[in-house]
Amino acid sequence: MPPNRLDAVPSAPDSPVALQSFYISAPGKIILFGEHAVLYQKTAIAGALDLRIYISLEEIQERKIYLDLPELGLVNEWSLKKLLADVQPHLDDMDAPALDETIQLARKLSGDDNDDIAAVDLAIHVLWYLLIGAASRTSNIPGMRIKVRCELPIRVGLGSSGAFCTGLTTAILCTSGLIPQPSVSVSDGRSTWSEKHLNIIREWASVAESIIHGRASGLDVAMSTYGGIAKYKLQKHIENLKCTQNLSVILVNSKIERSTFKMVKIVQEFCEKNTFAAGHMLDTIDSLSLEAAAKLTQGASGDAKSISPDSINFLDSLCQINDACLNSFGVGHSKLDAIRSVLARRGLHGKLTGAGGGGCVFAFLKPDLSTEDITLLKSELNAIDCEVWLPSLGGPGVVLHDTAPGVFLN
Ligand SMILES: Nc1ncnc2c1ncn2[C@@H]1O[C@H](COP(=O)(O)OP(=O)(O)OP(=O)(O)O)[C@@H](O)[C@H]1O
Ligand SMILES: C[C@@](O)(CCO)CC(=O)[O-]
Repeated sequence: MPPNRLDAVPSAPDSPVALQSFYISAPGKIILFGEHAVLYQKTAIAGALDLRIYISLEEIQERKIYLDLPELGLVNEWSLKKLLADVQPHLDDMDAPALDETIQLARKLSGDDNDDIAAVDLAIHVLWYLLIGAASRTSNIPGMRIKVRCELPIRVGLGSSGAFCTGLTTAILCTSGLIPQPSVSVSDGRSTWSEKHLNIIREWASVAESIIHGRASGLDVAMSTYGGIAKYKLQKHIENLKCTQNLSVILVNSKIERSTFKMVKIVQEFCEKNTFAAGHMLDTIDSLSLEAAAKLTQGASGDAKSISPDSINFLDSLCQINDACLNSFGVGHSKLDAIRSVLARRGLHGKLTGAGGGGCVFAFLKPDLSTEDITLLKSELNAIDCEVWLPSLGGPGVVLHDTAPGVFLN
């Protein structure tokens, strides 16, 4: 056993090493301001969601890797010998493995040489990218059975790919002993890692996520790793915002699925065709994010206070401007327009969140809305076939659970 392995669970009496099982989860996110613009060096503001992806990893005696992704309808297995024969430990740093060098081998070893890459293949490539990265640093890769469960809807802008990559990266780094036991207690029998190890998780998971997105800003993975509500800019360290105001949002899923990869291309084409106007729009979005961050953190620190009607009106108008820019980029959808109309009848400005083209809309809830108003609003949105949440924002990032989370119990 290498140093730093997680607490082992008792193994079979004749087993040569103690095998461990563990559960990891990572949150999805809502981007409040700055999606797409963040890929062009502009500021974004996002919050971790209380909807998470859960990974169960059980080490096994058999020299095999089993992967069960029920949400994608995949059950698959590979021989571990194949990995260990092709990849020997030769690196002693913890830099994220370079994608160009790893991805071809990941496709070969996972048995997927097909040019037509489906969602499920991308998830498998992520696993193999991580396995090759770990095997390049240690031969201590056990046989394992991995199962992923998801509270987050997939492909609707809530960061399922970021949470998947963050959770899986953490599980593979833990099982190969490349990161130690988490040392920071969170709450409810959960713990997380020191900043040094979270930074390693984030770097590996960000590269892994670009396998899915093509080009990823790393925002989703940063939220899944560190949690909280944060201000983010490419190539700058993520800044956790100490919010002085309690934020309540309504989150509406149009149930129109789309690929972030395609939406990023649409915006890129818009920016290439309309260089001058796009430049100003991106700068505008940057200012909106900075103004929102200033509003969220203004005033005395301490326990967050109920947000004032003036602050909510201000954030609401920032949402309206950001949403108009996103629609001009070409990532709107008629179902999102229908959601906005329902929200507008209660005086709320809905803004799409995530890559757009479908997916989710959110709005800041005004303090004067009664419980009855919110119930009515929910039923009007349900009537146009939408899912509605009143999520809590800013919870923990990636954590280890000390007991099996509920999603694995049924
Ligand atoms: N539960 C899961 N099991 C396996 N793979 C998953 C799971 N959730 C997400 N993924 C991977 O992430 C991909 C979805 O990524 P995509 O970026 O299109 O959507 P999203 O992350 O939900 O939205 P956004 O990036 O806009 O927030 C899936 O195709 C799959 O490869
Ligand atoms: C559209 C985008 O800005 C957000 C996707 O959740 C892409 C990215 O940041 O990688």
